[in-house]
Amino acid sequence: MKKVGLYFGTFNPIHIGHMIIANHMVEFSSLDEVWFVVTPQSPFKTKKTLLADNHRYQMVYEATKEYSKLKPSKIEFGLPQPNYTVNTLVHLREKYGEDHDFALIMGEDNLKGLHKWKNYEVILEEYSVYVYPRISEGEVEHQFKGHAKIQKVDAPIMEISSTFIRKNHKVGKNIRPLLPEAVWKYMDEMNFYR
Ligand SMILES: Nc1ncnc2c1ncn2[C@@H]1O[C@H](COP(=O)(O)OP(=O)(O)OP(=O)(O)O)[C@@H](O)[C@H]1O
Ligand SMILES: O=C(O)c1ccc[n+]([C@@H]2O[C@H](COP(=O)([O-])O)[C@@H](O)[C@H]2O)c1
Repeated sequence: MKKVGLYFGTFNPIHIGHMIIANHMVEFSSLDEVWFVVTPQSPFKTKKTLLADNHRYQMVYEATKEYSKLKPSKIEFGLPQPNYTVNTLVHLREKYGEDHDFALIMGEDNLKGLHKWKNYEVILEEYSVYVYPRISEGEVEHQFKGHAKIQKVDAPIMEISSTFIRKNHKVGKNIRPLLPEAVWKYMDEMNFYR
């Protein structure tokens, strides 16, 4: 049975913060692989500056192609939008359930909003959640503190966001070190976020 951590995100674009977290999870937890699940439409995000699904997927592919334990996934392409994680998990289990044991990876910021997710109780009944630290406002709800299915992982804190990258690239700042080199090249060639 392969243990796979699912790292859901819009990845608009994927950056070294995502890479460092995913690599840390795969090297320092019981996970065998991490899949970056590229979400077409996150339930709580507006579509304003969102690049086409395939371009965001291509950047995740570029970032992970030399990492054997990190994989891009387009499983949510073609599923109804907005993309509710609980629905995707059902789909993944139908497709790979025989030989894959899935878990979720999320930042502490997402854990603080987990009680607003569709059927979050169902998710927690059936899946382990690996949480890494991230500086953010608000509190983790009491019901999630010490929860048997929620495991904290001491990954490094990375204060980088896709929003910061898009915004500063647009005004001509050099954000190249914040992206995997292949992602930078693709983004530059394609003139994204100009
Ligand atoms: N620097 C970071 N450190 C830890 N977690 C991060 C970091 N950046 C993003 N994440 C987490 O990665 C997942 C996917 O991230 P997402 O694609 O939404 O990136 P983002 O950088 O937060 O994007 P945006 O700035 O566009 O909102 C989310 O769970 C988010 O909390
Ligand atoms: O299922 C839900 O209700 C739900 C609500 C908010 C977010 N999510 C998932 O969490 C991922 C990260 O969310 P975001 O908005 O921080 O990019 C996103 O890609 C979604 O798949 C899922």
